[in-house]
Amino acid sequence: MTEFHVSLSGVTKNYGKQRAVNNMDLTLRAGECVALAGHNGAGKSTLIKLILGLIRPSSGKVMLLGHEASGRAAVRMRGNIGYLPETVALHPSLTGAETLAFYARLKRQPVSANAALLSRVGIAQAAQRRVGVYSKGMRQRLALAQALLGKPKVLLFDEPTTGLDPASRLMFYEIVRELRNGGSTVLLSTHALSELDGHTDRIVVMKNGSKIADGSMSQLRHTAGLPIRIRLKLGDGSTAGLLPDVWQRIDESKFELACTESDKVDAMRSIGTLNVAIDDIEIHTPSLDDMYAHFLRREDL
Ligand SMILES: Nc1ncnc2c1ncn2[C@@H]1O[C@H](COP(=O)(O)OP(=O)(O)OP(=O)(O)O)[C@@H](O)[C@H]1O
Repeated sequence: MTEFHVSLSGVTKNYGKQRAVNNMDLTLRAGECVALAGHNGAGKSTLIKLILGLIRPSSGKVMLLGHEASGRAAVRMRGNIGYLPETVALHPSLTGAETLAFYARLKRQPVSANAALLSRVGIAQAAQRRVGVYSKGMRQRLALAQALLGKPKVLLFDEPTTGLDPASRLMFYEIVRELRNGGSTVLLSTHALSELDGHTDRIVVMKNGSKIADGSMSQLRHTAGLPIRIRLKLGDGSTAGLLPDVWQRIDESKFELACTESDKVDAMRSIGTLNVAIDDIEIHTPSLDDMYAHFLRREDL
């Protein structure tokens, strides 16, 4: 049986006349990492707050670990939830260690595990320094540590990599992989689509509160149907006249063939039969940003 840690059915959330989430269906399984993508104001943070039970849906149902998210029973589940908000307010006069101890007590977790957690997020050496002197990235790492307290089953990260340098982002996705392998569910909202590749199982794209795409990277690639472009650079002496018409000229020596994912292997094989000298071959597959732009454009139409 599939175990859903989170499920939303027909969920709508209105703030007065503003519809922030519109008739949303979504399920998140144990051990799954799902990215939530969308423009500013698409409804990502509202969706996360609905799952946390911080706000109630105007209609529809949000279930968290088997209980209605905004109901009384879910309150007892809170120890199983890790949340990293979009903006983190940490007290500047507390040290990193004191801050984490404060959150551990709030979450009724033993503080004995805190040193290992601070070291896991790479700020053990700064643990006795005041948070007021931390860099933005260090504060973000500390906030991540509080979200990881108590090995939560469900982790909700609102734009977790904002302010992190490339090495810190890698550390973050390494932690996400460990969490998934341990059976936790991770939902993370982001604008930085290009960094998601290979780190998430599914990507959900939101626009104006509605879900407009939901699938694995390869499913989205298939649905989007964006072409793969193969580029050849011909060697000296080879003339374009020897290339079939399907090859479009880019410049003097470069030519491009557009094909679908399923035609890719045949297209590559056909290159071996061409009667030209080839200096270089490049394959451009659509990036996540390309697909994201495609889904948003498609909705506009
Ligand atoms: N407390 C609130 N009261 C009124 N409107 C709100 C409230 N919170 C969010 N909204 C509105 O709901 C819509 C969705 O906002 P939300 O913060 O969920 O978007 P988001 O996708 O997280 O955006 P961003 O990427 O900028 O963080 C926006 O139009 C926003 O103005």
